[in-house]
Amino acid sequence: MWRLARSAASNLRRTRRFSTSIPGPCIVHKRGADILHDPWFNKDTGFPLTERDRLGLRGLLPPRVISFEQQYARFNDSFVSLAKWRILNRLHDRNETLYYRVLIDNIEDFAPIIYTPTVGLVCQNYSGLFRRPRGMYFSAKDKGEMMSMIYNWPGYQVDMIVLTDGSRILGLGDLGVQGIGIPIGKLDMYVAAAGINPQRILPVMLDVGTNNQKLLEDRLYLGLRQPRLEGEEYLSIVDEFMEAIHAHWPKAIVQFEDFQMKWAFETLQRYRKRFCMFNDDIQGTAGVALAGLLGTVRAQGRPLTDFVNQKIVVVGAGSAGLGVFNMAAQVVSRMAGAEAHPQFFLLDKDGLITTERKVVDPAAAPFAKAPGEIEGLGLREGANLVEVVKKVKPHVLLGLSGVGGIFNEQVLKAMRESDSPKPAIFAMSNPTMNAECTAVDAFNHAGENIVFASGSPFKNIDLGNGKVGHVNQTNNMYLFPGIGMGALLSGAHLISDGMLQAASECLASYITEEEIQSGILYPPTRSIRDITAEVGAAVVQAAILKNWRKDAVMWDPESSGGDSGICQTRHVVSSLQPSCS
Ligand SMILES: NC(=O)c1ccc[n+]([C@@H]2O[C@H](COP(=O)([O-])OP(=O)(O)OC[C@H]3O[C@@H](n4cnc5c(N)ncnc54)[C@H](O)[C@@H]3O)[C@@H](O)[C@H]2O)c1
Ligand SMILES: O=C(O)C[C@H](O)C(=O)O
Ligand SMILES: [Mg+2]
Repeated sequence: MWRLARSAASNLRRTRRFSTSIPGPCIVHKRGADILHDPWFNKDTGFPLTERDRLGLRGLLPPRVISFEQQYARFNDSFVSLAKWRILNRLHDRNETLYYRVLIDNIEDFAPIIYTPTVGLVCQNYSGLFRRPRGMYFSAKDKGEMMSMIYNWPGYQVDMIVLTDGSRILGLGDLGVQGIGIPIGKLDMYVAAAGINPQRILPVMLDVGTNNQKLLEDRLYLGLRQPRLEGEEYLSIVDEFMEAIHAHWPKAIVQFEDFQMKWAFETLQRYRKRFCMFNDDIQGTAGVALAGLLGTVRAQGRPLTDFVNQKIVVVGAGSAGLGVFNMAAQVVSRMAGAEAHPQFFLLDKDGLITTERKVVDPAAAPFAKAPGEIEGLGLREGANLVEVVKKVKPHVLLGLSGVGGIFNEQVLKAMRESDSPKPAIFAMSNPTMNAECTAVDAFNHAGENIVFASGSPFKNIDLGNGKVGHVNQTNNMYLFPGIGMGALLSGAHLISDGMLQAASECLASYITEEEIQSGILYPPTRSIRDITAEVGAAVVQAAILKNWRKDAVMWDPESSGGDSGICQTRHVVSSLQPSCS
């Protein structure tokens, strides 16, 4: 007893020395490396630049200052979460029924383990963590063999496939074959959220090499040791895979996931009119973000039609950022006509994109600002983020850049001058370390009246006086399971814009007025089965109502038992989820 009390007192003393919020004299006689080696005083990368100068630490630490919250998140990610992932993965290997029961019952706690953010860490360490294979691997060396390889899969029927080539895994870059963790995590969400039969899912890795030099030199790396295939060579591999899969399982739905931008757009265009497929990073993300953007208009107490006047700055002109602007632009032109000029500002690594730029990606070109549109604001080609925020005073600042901390103190403070009384900050990049800002920083610097959403989960913030800064998770997990399930149940041959739009609108209207007023834009993760059933029903409805009459090719009445009507489709969706209620 006495020993316990003594150790508790010693811990308390340590915590006090560590905490900056407890007053009292604390004279540190040490300097430089001695401080870094002293756990009582060391703050690691958390030392601000002024303290680094004062304590002789300059040059002894990497240059970036990482906040205490970020250090905490990193510890959780790398140690606690990975240990939990190992335990869950062993259960998955041993007893799948128990695994999914545990996952469904604890989705709020376990989604961050099997999905973002921990899945990112798993992918980074995949070759070392590898024990048993899961899913299928098709490599550049398998050209000409894929049709026969499919017969090696033990499952009789496959409904849902998530496919990656590992070229842009979350915000972590090219992880080659190690990216297989993402299709596995996404399909776990299909089972948990949409009730898809786990024996009918197939995670797939298309290994066409990697341009990640570190992996190519890693003796444990399990993928092809060659640079990525490019051009026609690359496309011929994806073509062969898509044809083989659909020859064998014609009704399987393919979700493209975490492809680098050029191939994300190219493959979407190439296949969306031939196969029942979608790109989650372009289309799923766009729908989720749009739901949040519409929620923001409601949170500002304005009618939805005011969406056309929202000034939106998107940072990151990749597959996700462009997907968001494309879908948002469609909504603006539906509301205000094709002549409407959305007030959208797009930045990439070279700053504000304008028509003055020498090379603009064709997908970004429609959102490049003409000089006449920005001169009045005092902006020019390549203007940096702080300048843009200060001058535009946006209603919404949305990050899909993959760059952690890019919404720094200056940028967030500039959001205090937003033209909206309730500005929105969406830090959508994953995993946690790549989020454009933390929730704490957003509420601290941009003010308590913001609405905040992040791609990876953060905890709600205690603002004092009983007030809570609500943290939303804005992640495509709220849509892709419903899109896939709706496409599957409707028997649709293709996934149309109408179906995706219906999914997004369904998510937007799921949140009540009261919730919106307290800064809630998205449902909690624990409601994921309920929202997925709703989204699935909306997708089925759109597939039947919009495509059945307009385009007979889009709809196969035989596969779904005829024109059964909306009431029945809702029944079908809920009956697919026996343990939903
Ligand atoms: N929350 C979600 O549901 C969700 C969905 C999709 C993607 N994401 C995240 O979004 C991020 C980007 O994904 P993507 O597919 O668009 O990637 P991408 O590689 O296609 O695009 C990244 C874009 O960010 C830009 N960029 C890079 N550095 C920048 C900087 N310093 N300043 C401004 N822009 C910069 C690049 O120029 C590029 O336009 C990833 O971290 C991914 O995890 C989140
Ligand atoms: O995987 C996620 O958590 C969301 C998204 O698809 C991403 O690529 O970041
Ligand atoms: Mg993704």
